Amino acid sequence: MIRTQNLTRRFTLKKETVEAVRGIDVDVQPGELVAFLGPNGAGKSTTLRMLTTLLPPSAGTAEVAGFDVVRDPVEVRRRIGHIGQGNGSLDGLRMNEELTIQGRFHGLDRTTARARAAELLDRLDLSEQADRDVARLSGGQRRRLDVAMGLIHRPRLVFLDEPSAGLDPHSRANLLEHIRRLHRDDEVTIVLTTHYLDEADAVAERVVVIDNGRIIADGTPDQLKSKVSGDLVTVALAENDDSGAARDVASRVPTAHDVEAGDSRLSFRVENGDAVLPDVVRALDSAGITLRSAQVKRPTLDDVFLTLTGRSLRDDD
Ligand SMILES: Nc1ncnc2c1ncn2[C@@H]1O[C@H](COP(=O)(O)OP(=O)(O)OP(=O)(O)O)[C@@H](O)[C@H]1O
Repeated sequence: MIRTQNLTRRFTLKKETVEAVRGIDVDVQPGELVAFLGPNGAGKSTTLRMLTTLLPPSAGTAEVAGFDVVRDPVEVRRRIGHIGQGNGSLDGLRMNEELTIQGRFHGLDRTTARARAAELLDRLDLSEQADRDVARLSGGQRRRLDVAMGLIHRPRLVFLDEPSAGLDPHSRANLLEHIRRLHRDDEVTIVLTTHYLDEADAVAERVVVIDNGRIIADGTPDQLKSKVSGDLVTVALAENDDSGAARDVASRVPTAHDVEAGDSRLSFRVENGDAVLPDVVRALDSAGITLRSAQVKRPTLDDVFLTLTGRSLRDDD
């Protein structure tokens, strides 16, 4: 569905050149739901704007829905939906009118456009507000209308730039559920950008982590978490004197790293902590070490980002 090679974009402002996107190679297969995750300024929107033909690349190539974004932008646009960071609806129109106009814009006849508008309003739980002026919608409703606008021509590939930015938690959850359903029921390929870690984790099957214009990790949320940082195993010891012996036990666990012991506490990171924990508890027991408690904490995508960059994505919010 998408294939880029060395996709690059530079901006020159007052003789200063910003390398917004520095050679991105990414393949997206039909039916995937991919999140581009990264801090503000990482280059996510610039990448999306190139993939949606809104911005020409400075170097490299991108094929989207079977066509080259530079050579055949019209063919690309015909096949994709693009929901930008605020698509700006026309105030003074009702929702169904706005959607019907969008359908006509895409070449549907009036009857088909009206029917498609009604279908989308229903799909996005907006039917009750169909006659409401766009200016009177809540943030979440407006964002869902943006999504409906991007879907009017039944694209097989949809790009969403920061879909839930600025929404309250309830509206965010609701919008994400619609995106998930769209992907699951209609088998639409979806690429979205986000700087919300939990959003990428909750909605995406695949997360492409972008920092400083480059891809620094790519995989399912679980793959990223287990490969990059591992689960955090923490054991509280009854006796502080056992710290040294406990450290020795942990050091012998395959794939264990970042072992720390002291203050009656042992901690280490390891792949698949749940599977390892019983063996660790037994080994500590055999070494005569008494435990107070033991727990395994799955890493978050923020741990992944921190491990990769030394910075927290949360600082960004
Ligand atoms: N039109 C432009 N002119 C000059 N610099 C730009 C332009 N658009 C983006 N940039 C710069 O390119 C870099 C990447 O910006 P981009 O908007 O792609 O990041 P992002 O990851 O999408 O961040 P955000 O979440 O804030 O949108 C930033 O340093 C930004 O200032």
